[in-house]
Amino acid sequence: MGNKFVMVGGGSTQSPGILEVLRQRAKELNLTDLVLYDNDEERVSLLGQYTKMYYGETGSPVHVSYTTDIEEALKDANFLFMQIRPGLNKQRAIDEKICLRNGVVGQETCGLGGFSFAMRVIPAVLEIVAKAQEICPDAWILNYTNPEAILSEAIYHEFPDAKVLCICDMPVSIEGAIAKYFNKDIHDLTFKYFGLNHFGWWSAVYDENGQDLLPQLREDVLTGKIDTLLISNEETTEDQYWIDTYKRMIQLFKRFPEYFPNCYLQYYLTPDDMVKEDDITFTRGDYVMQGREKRIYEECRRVIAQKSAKDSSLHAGVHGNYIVDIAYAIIHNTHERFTVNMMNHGAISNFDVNAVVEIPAYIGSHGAETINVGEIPTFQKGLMEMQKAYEKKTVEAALTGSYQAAIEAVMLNKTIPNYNIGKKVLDELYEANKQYWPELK
Ligand SMILES: NC(=O)c1ccc[n+]([C@@H]2O[C@H](COP(=O)([O-])OP(=O)(O)OC[C@H]3O[C@@H](n4cnc5c(N)ncnc54)[C@H](O)[C@@H]3O)[C@@H](O)[C@H]2O)c1
Ligand SMILES: O=P(O)(O)OC[C@H]1O[C@H](O[C@H]2[C@H](O)[C@@H](O)[C@@H](O)O[C@@H]2CO)[C@H](O)[C@@H](O)[C@@H]1O
Ligand SMILES: [Mn+2]
Repeated sequence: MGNKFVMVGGGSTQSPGILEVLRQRAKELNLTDLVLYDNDEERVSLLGQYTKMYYGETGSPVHVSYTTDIEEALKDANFLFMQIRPGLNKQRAIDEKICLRNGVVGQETCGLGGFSFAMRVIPAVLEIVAKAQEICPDAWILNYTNPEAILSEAIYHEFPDAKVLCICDMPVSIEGAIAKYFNKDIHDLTFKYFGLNHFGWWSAVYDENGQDLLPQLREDVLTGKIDTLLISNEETTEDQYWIDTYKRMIQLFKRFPEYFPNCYLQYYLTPDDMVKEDDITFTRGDYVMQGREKRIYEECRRVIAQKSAKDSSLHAGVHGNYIVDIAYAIIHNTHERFTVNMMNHGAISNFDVNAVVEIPAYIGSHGAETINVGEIPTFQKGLMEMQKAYEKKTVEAALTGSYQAAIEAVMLNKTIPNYNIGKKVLDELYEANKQYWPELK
């Protein structure tokens, strides 16, 4: 009996990379059934028809189907790859503009853009996880859905016994760039990382001889030898947002050279610069709608119209490989090392034991076992404590509908300067998201 994988959010524009990796590695995953499930009929039908043709014409033995019926999708499932975006990029761009209009960070997962996204996503994802516990409780749910930091708090606290792993491809993308800089194979390096999702640091990078490479990277940055890292994630090498992001990441490291920063810290440590450099008339959400979203669905329509995918190809990148690597580790009990969002439970010895943190873990058939981090320094601890309080308050607001919890979350977000601005942005976001957020009172 082979494995049934379900892409939850199968109509998503990030699906193609994952679909290509699943096609290439089907045998080692014992993958026999692939279902694309989505609540958007048009999107899942476009990606579903494309995938059936593409897999069929490349000789894949995997049985592909697509549906908007979650019960049908989840029946006998072994793995769920979950990547949904309630409100789509359209709502993402609305959030971005509301925040920027008020002079604060508007970003997909950071600042109040992330807060608004969380308020949309938490009810939707908890509903899917609850369904999965009913229909396929033994299936592993590998979750890419953002904002991971807040969503993982909600999932792990509402479903403490569910087989769920919340993951992000940013750490491994940056680690690929660091490996490239030192001309090393990423698998020969050991990365000591800790933080929250999109809010973390590397404290060391050991090579195969146990030598820490971080001092050399620090010296090369502080002496001005380098002002960026070359992006190893092929999907983004031409993307000006990522080119600028990698440059700012090195600038952050120069300013705070103790530990190497996750790029998303740019939104929390330099929010004024990020707002100044953003373009309210053409935000990241607009860019994605004009770019990836348009490109993917146009290609699906083209292939469906010509009734053949023979001249179409998909790219197996970091995003697709990371989640499949984790599924492989579970299936084959490899105990390989990944960075995952997990309950701290003492791994960071001077941080809340009941907080979800993003740290390295060994993954095998039983799931993830976190690797000890030990004590973290005051600077990172202080930043993380305020951010974690924001995350927990956001979950409380989503689960209880408490306006008070929502405004307290807003005030705990480092990108918000004062109550007047925080309340104004919260109320404008609430007005714009009435059909998605839980009712607040
Ligand atoms: N963790 C990571 O590092 C990482 C990396 C990339 C993307 N993501 C996240 O993955 C998600 C998908 O990203 P994308 O750019 O492919 O999104 P997208 O907007 O292209 O597609 C999202 C899909 O989700 C579907 N959807 C929305 N609500 C749903 C629901 N309740 N049930 C089922 N399907 C639903 C939509 O119809 C759409 O097809 C987002 O949350 C994004 O932030 C995370
Ligand atoms: O702005 P987007 O929608 O293009 O990407 C937002 C995501 O960016 C990070 O992930 C990857 C992304 O999945 C991949 O396709 C490529 O763009 O590189 C990014 C960095 O590796 C981030 O980790 C996600 O959380 C964001 O949703
Ligand atoms: Mn991420």
